Amino acid sequence: MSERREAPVRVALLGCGTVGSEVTRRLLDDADELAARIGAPVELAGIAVRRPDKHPDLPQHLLTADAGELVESDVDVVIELIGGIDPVRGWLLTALRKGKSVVTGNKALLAEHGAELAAAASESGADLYYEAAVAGAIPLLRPLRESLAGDRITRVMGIVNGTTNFILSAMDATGASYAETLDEATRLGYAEADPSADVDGYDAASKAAILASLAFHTRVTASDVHREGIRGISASDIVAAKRLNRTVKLLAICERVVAEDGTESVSARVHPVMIPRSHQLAGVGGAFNAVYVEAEAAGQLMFYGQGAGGAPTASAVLGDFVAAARNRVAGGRGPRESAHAALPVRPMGQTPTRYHISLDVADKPGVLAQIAQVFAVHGVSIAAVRQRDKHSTASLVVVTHLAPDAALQATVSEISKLDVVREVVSVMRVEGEDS
Ligand SMILES: NC(=O)c1ccc[n+]([C@@H]2O[C@H](COP(=O)([O-])OP(=O)(O)OC[C@H]3O[C@@H](n4cnc5c(N)ncnc54)[C@H](O)[C@@H]3O)[C@@H](O)[C@H]2O)c1
Ligand SMILES: N[C@@H](CCO)C(=O)O
Ligand code: NA
Repeated sequence: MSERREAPVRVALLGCGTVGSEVTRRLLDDADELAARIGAPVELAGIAVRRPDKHPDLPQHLLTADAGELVESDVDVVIELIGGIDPVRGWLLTALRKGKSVVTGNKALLAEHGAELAAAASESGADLYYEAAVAGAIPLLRPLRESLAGDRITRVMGIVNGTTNFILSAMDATGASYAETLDEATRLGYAEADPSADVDGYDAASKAAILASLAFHTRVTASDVHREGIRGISASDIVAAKRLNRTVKLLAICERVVAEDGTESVSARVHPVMIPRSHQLAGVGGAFNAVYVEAEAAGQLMFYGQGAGGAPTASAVLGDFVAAARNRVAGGRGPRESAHAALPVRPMGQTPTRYHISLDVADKPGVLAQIAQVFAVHGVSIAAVRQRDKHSTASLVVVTHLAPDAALQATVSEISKLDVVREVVSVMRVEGEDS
């Protein structure tokens, strides 16, 4: 009796940079082990690179400068590790429409065109997997899409950008300024020459859009996400946080918000936050990522690990590849994502937040009453006030209860114009209860 031989799963790789080169190495070196897990041989059919002559270390017969042609060739799975929206979007749509499964780490593309790509995958019966796009190696999207598919997720909150976490952790540890710390992060290779995607929060906002879409079964795009980066974080913000036994993190926060009349909406935002030093996310240092998920039945879950880097990110890509290849061998496709809830996205101004406000004020009678009056006028309830005397001024710290973000912004703006306020030292949103 002859042994049954499966047809090989043919894979095309687009891009061979930091992540792509690790994926190539694993596809070539671990082909037998991957084949055993998949149940069919794996054949790397081609690698699209910008300049084939710049890759003397790779098997030359596999290289091509024409990614479009490789996508159209006889392959089952396309792994895309080039990044950016165009021309990648067109190639991946072509692949999916022709029934080829796609594995990608491209958060920018998914956050803008996820719906279009998912629809193309659905129509042709192909898989679209992108575990590497959010929190690198950390298994997070598959748990949201599959393990928690029977639960109701209420909140996803986390550190999803390693570069900014490295900078904020270093500012907290050394007391140095943002500019000095960014220079150090660039010198050590953590921050890119143009750090905008990371420090201005674009990378985290794309990831927040992907997380909110999966968690709440609703299409959320990067432009729906309120975004503030870390350029404005000063050494005095860090000092103000330390005085409250807190630290500053750039968080992506995605919430299901239920209004008083029971209507539901989704809030997705990325901004710096003061969190208690006892919070699980406060202990996440350096370039690590961590995401905290709350679901009605499961309760609190925490996902932690390496959010970037060639080998860790390749782990997520290879995991997706094995899943897509197994589906090919079994003759089906994996679970698809759903956007059935179609919840509206709540504007930031209407999102309930809490603020920490640190002021230097004149030290004379009636000042506190004058400031408290501004909070009252805007319907913002104060949770705690702490005063410390300096020479002719007093340092005043106010922490609020939850209020619509727009009311808090208006309060801060009005307070900063009061004659008795000498300086607004630090204003930041807070999350988490003090223990
Ligand atoms: N590096 C990480 O840690 C990390 C983590 C998570 C996700 N990602 C995502 O993975 C993707 C790849 O990231 P990377 O860090 O490997 O980037 P990279 O810049 O190191 O590699 C991209 C490669 O694509 C090549 N390329 C550009 N245009 C091309 C074209 N037309 N045809 C063929 N090749 C082309 C570039 O020359 C480069 O070698 C991005 O979407 C990124 O957001 C990266
Ligand atoms: N620039 C990203 C890489 C991973 O997406 C970061 O700093 O986390
Ligand atoms: Na991941």
